[in-house]
Amino acid sequence: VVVVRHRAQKLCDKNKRYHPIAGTVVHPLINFPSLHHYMTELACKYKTYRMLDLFKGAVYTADPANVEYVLKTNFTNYGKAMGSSQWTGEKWQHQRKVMSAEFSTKVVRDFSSAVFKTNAVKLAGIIYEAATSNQAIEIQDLFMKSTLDSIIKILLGNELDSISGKDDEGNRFSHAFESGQEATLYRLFDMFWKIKRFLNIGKEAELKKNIKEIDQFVNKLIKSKIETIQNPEDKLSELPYMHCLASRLKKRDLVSRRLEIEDTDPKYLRDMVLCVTVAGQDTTASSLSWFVYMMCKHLHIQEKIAQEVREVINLKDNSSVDELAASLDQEALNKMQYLHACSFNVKKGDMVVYQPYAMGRMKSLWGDDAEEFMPERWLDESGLFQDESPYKFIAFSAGPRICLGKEHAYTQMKIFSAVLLGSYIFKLADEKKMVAYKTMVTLPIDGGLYVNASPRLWRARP
Ligand code: HEM
Repeated sequence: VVVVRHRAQKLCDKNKRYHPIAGTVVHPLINFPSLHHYMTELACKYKTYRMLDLFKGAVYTADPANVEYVLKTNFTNYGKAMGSSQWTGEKWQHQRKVMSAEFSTKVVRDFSSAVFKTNAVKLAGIIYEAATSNQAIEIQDLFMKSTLDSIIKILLGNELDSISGKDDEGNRFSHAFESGQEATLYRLFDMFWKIKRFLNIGKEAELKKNIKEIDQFVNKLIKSKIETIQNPEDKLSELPYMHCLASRLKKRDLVSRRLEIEDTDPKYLRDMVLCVTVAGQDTTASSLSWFVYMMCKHLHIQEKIAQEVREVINLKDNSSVDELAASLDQEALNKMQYLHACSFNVKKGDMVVYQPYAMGRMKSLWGDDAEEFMPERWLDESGLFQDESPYKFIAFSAGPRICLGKEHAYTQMKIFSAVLLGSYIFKLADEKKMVAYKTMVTLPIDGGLYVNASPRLWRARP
């Protein structure tokens, strides 16, 4: 969602007039539970249209040419409509530069991959326990916890271990985070949100409480990080080997690396941690959950991926999950072209909204089979992954704001998919149960995803 800074009513095509009126801002509110279906219908009908609003003009577009115009060609004229100053102006530029440099260093990439593998194996262990006792697993919740554990480890080096469910603070943080995202999306369609914030009522009161919980949690972790960096001897004085190991490990998490480069304001670090956690946690967890759902709905594709994993890493029946995970280096992941193609093909004044959900489903963009799950559409004749224009496949955004964690997200999702599908066969616990999204920023599966797993490997227990 972006806001036009200077008067520039027409988008990319100067000769074309847009603005069919598709409804009022009340319509999305009425259709909130199935918001994205409703918006997809409108996008298929009009591509670019307005929603009448008493307070501001709002243009919605699902046209790749307009998306490119807004996100790249005339980028400077479109500021972000939602989010704090952290996401805009010089502060954003500086933070983006710092993070982009960090994300591309080998040490951070290697550290992240190691964290993803450890957490994928941990998750495989939980699945093993459920599989052997014939219990259904709510896998979305496990993905949410596992991705939260991973991102906190990568950012702060701390073991949150929310997946074990033993950490109350971690559970509260995770809950506050989820509710916070829901309330933030609601602001888009609630013209009275500022009044509600002022009166501290409804979703705004909830949001305030959640923000407090989130801040407290992150501030505490940063404070302890700063203390460890400032006084490493307190804990390690008599263990020279440990000291050396710790200072090597220290450098791998992003906050420690920042603190070692320069004395950084804790508030800046808090914002950086929150930015990346918001951006990278439930985005990946929701994608993985829908991916497993699609795998359960298309068992032959699940088999094909398991076969690809076996072939690429030369997996034997007597291999263990740990061996499977250990073989997943970048070269092996790059060879998994079919898995990559399956992964996630879902998918001053006026406000412009571009619509990734609708754009992932429009026949005018993807052909008559747009709604079908068909990984082959992403592969060329020799089975190699073919990328699409990021302005058409817009799930990771595009242009100067393109997702900074895109490669990390793919690495994480491919490691989890390869470990889990390589070790287990997944089936829906209840084939007849309807599955729907919950309207939030990242569209998780409403009520979670219950699956049954059965081991493929002899040594599926990590
Ligand atoms: C399937 C997973 C993911 C999806 C679909 C996704 C999508 C996106 C999108 C659409 C944006 C643009 C947001 C906007 O401008 O409003 C974005 C930004 C961002 N993403 Fe991701 N993301 C994913 C995973 C990740 C991960 C794992 C990380 C971090 C490790 C991450 C880090 C970021 C950051 C830092 C930004 C802000 C970039 C900026 O404002 O310059 N993302 N992502």
